[in-house]
Amino acid sequence: MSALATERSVAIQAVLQASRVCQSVFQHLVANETLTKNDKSPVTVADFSAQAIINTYLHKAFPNDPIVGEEDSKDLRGDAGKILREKVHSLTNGVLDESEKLSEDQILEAIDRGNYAGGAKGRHWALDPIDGTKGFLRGGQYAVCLALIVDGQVQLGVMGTPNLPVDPAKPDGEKGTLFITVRGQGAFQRSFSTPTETKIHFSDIATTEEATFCESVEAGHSSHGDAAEIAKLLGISRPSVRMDSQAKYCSISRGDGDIYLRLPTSKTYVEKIWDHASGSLLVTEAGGKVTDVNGKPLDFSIGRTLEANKGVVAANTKIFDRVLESVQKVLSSKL
Ligand SMILES: Nc1ncnc2c1ncn2[C@@H]1O[C@H](COP(=O)(O)O)[C@@H](O)[C@H]1OP(=O)(O)O
Ligand SMILES: [Mg+2]
Ligand SMILES: [Mg+2]
Ligand SMILES: [Mg+2]
Repeated sequence: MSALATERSVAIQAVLQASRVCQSVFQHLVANETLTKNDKSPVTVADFSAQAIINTYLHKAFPNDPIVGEEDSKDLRGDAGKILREKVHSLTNGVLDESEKLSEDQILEAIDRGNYAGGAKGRHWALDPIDGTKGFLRGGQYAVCLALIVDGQVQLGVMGTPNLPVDPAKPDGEKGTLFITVRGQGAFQRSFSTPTETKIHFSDIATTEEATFCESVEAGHSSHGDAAEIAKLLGISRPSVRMDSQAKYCSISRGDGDIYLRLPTSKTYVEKIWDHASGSLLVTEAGGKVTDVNGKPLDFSIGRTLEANKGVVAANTKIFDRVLESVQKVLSSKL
C-alpha cells in the first residue's frame, strides 16, 4: 500500500461530503432567497457545516490527530447563536447518512476540534472549510481545502471545487472537481460523481510570453496593478483569468493558467496556513514551483500563519525564475 493511503481516502470522503453540504447550503439559502447585499449568513452556515463534517470524519479515523481549522463555534453558542446553530444542524444532517447524523452538541464539539495551534512537531491537519467566501456567495469559485502537515511539511492535500468544470475545455459541462495530491505521488483530479482519477500537470509552455495569469477577483487580496506591471515585464498579452479562492492553485496545476501571484496589498496581512497548504503541494506535485515574493519557501512549521513569508508566487517550473525576478523588480520599485 502506498504511503498515506488511508489518510488520502479519508480526506477524499471528508472533502466530498463537505463540498456537498456547501452545494446544499447554496441551493437552500442563496439560490432560493433574496439576499441583501451584505448578508453573509449563508456562507457562515456552510463554513460551520463543512468544518463540522470534516473534523468528524478526521476524528473518527485519526482520533489523535490535531486540526488547525479556520472556524470556531463561538457564534453558534447560547441564545445569540440559536438560529444559526439550528440552520447548521439541519443542513449538516441533510447530507449525512442516517448512521452519521450529529446532535447540535456534537457539531459544536467537532468544529472546536479545529483549535490546534500548529507548529513544527508531529502531524496535524489544516482546514479551510470554505476558501473564497465571496466566490461562494456569487455562485463563482470556492474551495474546500484540507491538508496533512507532518513535522512542518505538507504531505497531503485534497481540495473540492464544487463550481469548477471537470473538463476545462467544456466550461458548461459537469461541475464539481476534486484535486488530490500526496508528496512524491503526483497530482490528480476526479469529478465529484465518479472515483476515476486523472493525473494532472502544468501546461508545457516554455516562455513567459505564452503564459496566462490567474489572479484574485478581489483587488484587496492581491494587487491587480502590480500584477499588470509584472505581466508587462514578462511580455504577457493574454488577459488574466480572475477567480476567487484556492481554485487558482487547481487551475494552474492542470494547465488552465500558468502563474498565480498573491501580491501583498498591506504590510500587516499575514497569510494563513489553511489558505496555501493543499494548493502549494498540488502545484509542486504537478510540476510547478511555489515560494513567497522574496523567493523563500512557504514555511508551514510556525503555527497557524505563514508568519515568515510575504505573499505567494506559484508558476510553471520552466518560467518560475523569470516570474520571480519580475515580481521582485516591480515590488522593489514600490518600497
Ligand atoms: N488583505 C488580504 N490579503 C490577502 N488575502 C486576504 C486578505 N484578506 C483576506 N484574505 C484571504 O484571501 C482568501 C481569498 O482570496 P481570494 O480573493 O484570492 O479568493 C481568503 O482566505 C481570505 O481570508 P478570509 O477567509 O479570512 O476572508
Ligand atoms: Mg481562506
Ligand atoms: Mg475560509
Ligand atoms: Mg474566512
